[in-house]
Amino acid sequence: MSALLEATGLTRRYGHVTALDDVSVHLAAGERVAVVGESGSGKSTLARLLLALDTPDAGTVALDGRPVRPGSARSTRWFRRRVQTVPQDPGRSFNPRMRVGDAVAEPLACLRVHGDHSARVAELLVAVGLEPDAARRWPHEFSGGQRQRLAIARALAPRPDVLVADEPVSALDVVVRLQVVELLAQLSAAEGLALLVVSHDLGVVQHLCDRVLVLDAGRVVEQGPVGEVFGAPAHPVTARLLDAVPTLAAVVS
Ligand SMILES: Nc1ncnc2c1ncn2[C@@H]1O[C@H](COP(=O)(O)OP(=O)(O)OP(=O)(O)O)[C@@H](O)[C@H]1O
Repeated sequence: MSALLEATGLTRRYGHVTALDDVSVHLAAGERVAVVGESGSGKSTLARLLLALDTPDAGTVALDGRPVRPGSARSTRWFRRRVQTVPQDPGRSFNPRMRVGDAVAEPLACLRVHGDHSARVAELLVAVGLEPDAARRWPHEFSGGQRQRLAIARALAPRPDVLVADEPVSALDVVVRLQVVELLAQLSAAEGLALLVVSHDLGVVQHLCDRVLVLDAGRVVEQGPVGEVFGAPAHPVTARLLDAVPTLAAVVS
């Protein structure tokens, strides 16, 4: 499969700490990849670099072979139209003084996407399981799970090819978490959207992703299809992560 989003040899240091050390990742159209690892292994650093929100000390991130560097809104517009993100905390990701419809339409205006923005917002609200008239309401009128649906609608507004999300469901309770994971899976399948998801919840990974990449101390120590890696972990870190989730079967069943 040819790569849509491809990172090659990413290294990121913070002072004497090497957060990421020569990491390469590729994501094909429609593919769903998880990044897992213990706390401090470099997952969020990798997500930020893949979103061109941070500059690597070495390595490149490219979309369809075109390299991207963090920079002005104008210089990265082409990239942001196609690579979007969903925030970790839906509670904080909306301006309380902006109606939901305007918030969902915000990327369309910022990224100068042409067309009828109100119609697109109504379509998106329905796609994420909300009523079209939600557009007139305020963020505080929605539950955490509904706000995460709104955040997904906002991310999908410019019709991206890739969603990179760092712990997109960790702020939600278990039942709502599974509903939002289901929504992401369904949208990814329907729109051919590629997903790269950082998650400490291996149940979420198993439910949502095709392939998993295990990070340890900034390096990829294991990767492969989720079933194979979780079924027969080859690296002690993977085994430790799995051991820490005794209720995995219960979470995903
Ligand atoms: N802005 C920063 N300044 C200094 N050190 C940082 C910074 N961001 C990350 N680090 C360090 O880089 C390493 C990787 O951090 P990162 O947040 O990517 O890990 P993570 O796997 O996402 O962790 P967690 O699961 O706890 O969120 C850690 O040692 C962290 O302390």
